Amino acid sequence: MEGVKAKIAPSMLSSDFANLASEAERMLQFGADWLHMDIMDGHFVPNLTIGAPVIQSLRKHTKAYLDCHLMVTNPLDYVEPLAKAGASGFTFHVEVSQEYWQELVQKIKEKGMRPGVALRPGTPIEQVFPLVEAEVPVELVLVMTVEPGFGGQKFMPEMMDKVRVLREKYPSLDIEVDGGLGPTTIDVAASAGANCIVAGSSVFGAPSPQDVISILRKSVEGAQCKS
Ligand SMILES: O=C(CO)[C@H](O)[C@H](O)COP(=O)(O)O
Ligand SMILES: [Fe+2]
Repeated sequence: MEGVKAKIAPSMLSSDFANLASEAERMLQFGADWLHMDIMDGHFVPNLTIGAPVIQSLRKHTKAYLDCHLMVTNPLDYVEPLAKAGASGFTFHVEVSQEYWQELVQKIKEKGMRPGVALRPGTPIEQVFPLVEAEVPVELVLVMTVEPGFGGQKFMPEMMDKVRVLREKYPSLDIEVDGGLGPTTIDVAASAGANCIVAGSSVFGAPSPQDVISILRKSVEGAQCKS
């Protein structure tokens, strides 16, 4: 069965932030489909990274799809600034948006971005079903495979049950996995049904990042051929 297109998204959290534009260009040359941008507020997670001003600066240097992962307590406040900055995807966490996700998804779409929802390892998968089935739905579900906050952590294979459930229920949904993905962990994620693969330390830390990107893509495409 042909699945949804594989998208390999290097996490720029592992790049040299002082040379973000050239790091982004390097990843695109190496075959990246998306650039994954981790926005952390030091509150939802114990780390502080980048915000709209950095996305705006990077946008001046690239036309690439900027896949923004918002690890923030108040995602509504970020819609307008990120849209103006040139973000492409806007993925917020379900844990903070239970009361207002309909309004949030609507605003993200009105501003021309693609809405996605992410969940922490401890959050049950059932919590995202209403967002995928809504009249104005999210178009991507990001299954965290580490506790959000930092790159370079160990992949949690037990999260693959969530991916399997999602793929079974929603054959054409973009399902993204994030945290600890690389050549040694990709096969389990790909065969569970993930098609959007975020990888930070395994790509940036490799002697040949293009080989890692290619291994990730081949694994996703191979798993889709088998299913
Ligand atoms: O959202 C994230 C952390 O919260 C990052 O996207 C993720 O950790 C990627 O880094 P690595 O591939 O090194 O695990
Ligand atoms: Fe991320």
